[in-house]
Amino acid sequence: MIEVNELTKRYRHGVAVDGLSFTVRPGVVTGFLGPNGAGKTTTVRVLLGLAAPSAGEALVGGRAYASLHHPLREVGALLDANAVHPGRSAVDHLRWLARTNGIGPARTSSLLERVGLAGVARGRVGGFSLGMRQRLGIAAALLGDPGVLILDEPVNGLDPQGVRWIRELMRSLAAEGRTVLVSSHLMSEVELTADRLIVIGRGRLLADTTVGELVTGAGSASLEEAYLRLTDGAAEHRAGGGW
Ligand SMILES: Nc1ncnc2c1ncn2[C@@H]1O[C@H](COP(=O)(O)OP(=O)(O)OP(=O)(O)O)[C@@H](O)[C@H]1O
Repeated sequence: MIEVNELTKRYRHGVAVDGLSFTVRPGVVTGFLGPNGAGKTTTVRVLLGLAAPSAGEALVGGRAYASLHHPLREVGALLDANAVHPGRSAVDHLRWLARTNGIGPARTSSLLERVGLAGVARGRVGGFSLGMRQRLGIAAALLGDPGVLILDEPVNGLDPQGVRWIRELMRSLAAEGRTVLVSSHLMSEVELTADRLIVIGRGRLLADTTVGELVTGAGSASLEEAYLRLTDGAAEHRAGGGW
């Protein structure tokens, strides 16, 4: 479970997250949506202990990240698929992560198999496509067999086969009873993958609902239309008029 309680994060030039509260429950895929600059990354960074809250809290399994004894076993995250040393092989990267987090090496092989990288396990990550790096990032997120997964734009750079693969993976991870929070700007993909949605704008909660309720409640034909209505006014850059 993820709990964000009255979270505020201020930067020098303004408020990125503004009194935000929501809960993400296990067993379903929850989409985390909002226009550019809404505060999604900031919220995730606080959840992962990469930024400190100005007020409020963001908890994983009831605890702040900094107080987790074995963070990788509690929460796995895919943030930036390029944040891997390019000279390392996929298997070395995972083994290094496992070693530094007290996880046995045996799990790396089964994970490389699960994400479809077994055949290139010894290849240097520098030669990987973005899609292959995304898969490696997902393997790293799963390394500690965590109950909570946070995936930021996981379908970025994936081809249609990869997109379908990640969709099914997320659903199976949720079906295993995990908490799965996934951010995306691709409404058509979110509509296919997520059960619930947290939508934020300008650092505040705009909706905490199911995909079905958001679409039908807004009388819209699609999630994209419902989302655009909901976030109208909260977007950072809006098209200027005059045409
Ligand atoms: N380290 C930082 N220092 C100063 N301001 C920041 C910092 N990180 C984020 N911000 C600001 O906080 C606001 C929220 O940014 P954030 O990256 O959390 O939004 P986002 O919803 O993830 O956007 P996107 O969809 O574009 O990734 C933005 O106005 C951004 O400029």
